[in-house]
Amino acid sequence: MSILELDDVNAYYGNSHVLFDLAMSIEENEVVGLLGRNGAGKTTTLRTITGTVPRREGHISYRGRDISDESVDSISRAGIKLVPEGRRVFPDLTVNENIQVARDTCADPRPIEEMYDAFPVLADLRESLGQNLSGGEQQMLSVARALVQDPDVLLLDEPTEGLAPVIVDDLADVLSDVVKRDVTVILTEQNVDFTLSLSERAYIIEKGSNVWDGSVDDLRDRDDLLEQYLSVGSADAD
Ligand SMILES: Nc1ncnc2c1ncn2[C@@H]1O[C@H](COP(=O)(O)OP(=O)(O)OP(=O)(O)O)[C@@H](O)[C@H]1O
Repeated sequence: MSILELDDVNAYYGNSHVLFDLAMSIEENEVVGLLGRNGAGKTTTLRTITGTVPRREGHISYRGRDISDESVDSISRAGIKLVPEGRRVFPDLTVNENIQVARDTCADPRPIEEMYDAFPVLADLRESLGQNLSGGEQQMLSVARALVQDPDVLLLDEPTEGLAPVIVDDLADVLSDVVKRDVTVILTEQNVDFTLSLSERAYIIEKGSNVWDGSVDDLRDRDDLLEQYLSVGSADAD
C-alpha cells in the first residue's frame, strides 16, 4: 500500500483553480521529486497535502486513511512535516534552541544529538544565532528542525532556492545521507540536477496537472521532457 495517495485532487486559491485532477502515489521510504516551472503548482501540492490549502475535490490518503478533511495540526501530528520555502528559522535563538523548540512541539522526538550527527556543520554552530548562519546552514537547520520531530513523510519545498551553486552541492551531500533514513521524502525543485541527484522517481507538473511521472533514470534520457517542461537539456542534467 502507498504511504500517500492523491486521487484527482483539485485545489483553489479563492476562485482561482490551481491544481487540476492531480494524482500521485508515493511508496514508503521513497524519495520523489516534484518538478515544474515557476507557478506550476509544486508548492500548492505540498500545501494541499499538509492541509494548509484545502482541496475542494478529490481525496488525499495517508497510510490508507482519508486525511482530505483533517486539520493542519492533525496532519502534522500524523507525521507529515513540511520544510517551507525560505528557510524559516528563529533568528534570535541559537541553533541548539531552534532545534529544541521544534522538539518541544512533538510528543516523541528524536534525540538532538542525532541531528548533529546528520548535520555536522550544525554541531559546530550549536551556540550561534540563527540570524548569523549562511543560507545553506539555515536550510540545514530548517531540515533538522523537521527531522527532529521524527516525521514519516518529509516535504521539502525548494531547498536550494537562493543558494550559491557550491552551497547547493554541500546541501545535496548532506541530504543524500538524510534521505537514506527511514523517511519518505517529497522534494519540490526547479533545480533539476539537484532533484535528479537525490530522487528515485519524479513527477512533472505543468499548470497544475501531472504531465509525466517515472524513474529519474528514465527522465535523465528524456531531452524532450526536460526541454518542454523544465527548459533544460540532458547535458545539463547529468
Ligand atoms: N496565496 C496565493 N493566492 C493566490 N494564488 C496563488 C497563491 N499562491 C500561489 N498562487 C498561484 O498558484 C499557482 C501555483 O503556484 P505555486 O506556488 O504552487 O507554484 P510553484 O510551482 O511552487 O512555483 P515556484 O517554483 O515559483 O515556487 C501560481 O499561478 C500562483 O500564482
